[in-house]
Order: sequence, then structure tokens, then C-alpha cells
Amino acid sequence: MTKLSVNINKIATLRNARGGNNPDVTQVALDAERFGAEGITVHPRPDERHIRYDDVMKLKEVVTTEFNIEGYPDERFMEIIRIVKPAQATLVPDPPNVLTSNSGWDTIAHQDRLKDIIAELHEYGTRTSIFINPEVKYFEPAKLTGTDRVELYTEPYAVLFPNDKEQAVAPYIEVAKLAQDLGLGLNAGHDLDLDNLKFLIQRIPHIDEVSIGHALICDALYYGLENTIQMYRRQLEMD
Ligand SMILES: CC(=O)[C@@H](O)[C@H](O)COP(=O)(O)O
Ligand SMILES: NCC(=O)COP(=O)(O)O
Repeated sequence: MTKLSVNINKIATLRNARGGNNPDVTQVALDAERFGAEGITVHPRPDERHIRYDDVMKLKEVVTTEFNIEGYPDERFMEIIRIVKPAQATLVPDPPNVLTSNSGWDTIAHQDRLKDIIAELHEYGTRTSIFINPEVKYFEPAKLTGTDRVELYTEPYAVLFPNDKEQAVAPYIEVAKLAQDLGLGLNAGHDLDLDNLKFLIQRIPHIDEVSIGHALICDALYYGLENTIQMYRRQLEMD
């Protein structure tokens, strides 16, 4: 069954808004695991707008489910991975000033660089995933990088879903089958929520892991974190 990794970036956004330690990012991660999260995801960005690098060091000591660290593989990111050796590192091609992640890798143009980075991450025993658009041309090159998994960038799916769910999911079904044929593990993330998640999983049941943050934390403002995590877990259960 598809696992739920809770992205706690936005907990750090709220904490940073007042400069103290409330909410306590580390405590929220522990509670999220207790409430049913099967992984914790963080995305330390170069400007540390939310998750800070020292958050990552503290989380390393306490996360007992799968720790997934996302980010652009600059020197600081690679250094934190060398130290933390998380269960998974998800490489994202974000430039420093981007509002949020908005594209997957060009695995053709960046194949050699990704291959070197992935080989280094494997030396640490870290599983690798690379953020990818639902475009067929990028999948065989992704396989050639040696990555264990790809993460489907699902914002385009989320945007189109309200108007035409079948059209929204069609490209993802195609590339998910290709990933399976290539022996690539399959993650998915970005803008998944309580409305669009179940349909994606019904159409692509072999997704290994979804990482969900923004919508889940927003939902928790109304339903509470424990209830919300359970609501998302129920969306992942097969009928
Ligand atoms: C890679 C991705 O789509 C998300 O994991 C990303 O972490 C979202 O970043 P923000 O929380 O900074 O919007
Ligand atoms: N990899 C996607 C992720 O971790 C969270 O994305 P979002 O749910 O905050 O859009």
C-alpha cells in the first residue's frame, strides 16, 4: 500500500513567523509519526525560509519512520546528506528563489551530473528519488542515472483535476507504467490533497510513497493533526 510521508515545511513556516520555537518542529514530527505518518519529509531550501539545516540535524536524532530530505543538490545539501544519511534523498531542480517547486529534472541534459550525485548518495546507504515531470522522454534517461525511484511532480494533475480528472491523470498513468517497466520505484508529490489523492492512487496503485505537506497542514488547522493524518491514510487504503 502507498505510504504517507508528511512534509512538515509549513510547520517551520509558522514557527519562523514569530522567531521562537512554537510550534516545535521536532515535536510535531514525533507526533505526526505517532498519529500515523509513515515518513517525515523536509525540504531545506537555501534561504531557510522554513526548514532550517539545524532542524534537519535535530530531526535526524528523533525520526523513527522514513526520513526523506528533499532539495537541490548544492554543496550545503550534499553536506547535510553526508552527515544525516537519511532513508531517502529526493533531488529537486529548484533554483534558490523559486516560490515552490515547479518542475522536475531534465534528466537528459543533467544525466551525467545526476549519475554522479546518485552514486555518492548510494555510498551513504541513502535511497534516491528524483523529481520528474510526467513526460515519457525523461524516464529512460532517469533510469540511466541509477536512481532508485522517481517522484512524479503532481501539480499539473492537481490543477486539472477539478475540471477533468481523467485527462489530469492520463499522463501519469502512462509514465507510471513506464517507470514500472524500467524497474524504477515510484513516489508522487506536490499539491496532493483530500480531494485528488484517492483518485490518483486508484488509477496508479503501485505508487510506493506520497509526500504531502501544504494541503495536509492547512487541513490540520480545521481537523487537527491526528485526525487529518488519519484522513489522508484512509484515502490511501484500497477499496
Ligand atoms: C518538492 C516538492 O514539491 C515539495 O516537496 C516542496 O518541498 C514544496 O516546497 P515548499 O514547502 O517550500 O512549497
Ligand atoms: N514532494 C512533495 C512534498 O513533499 C510536499 O508537497 P506539498 O504537498 O507541500 O505540495
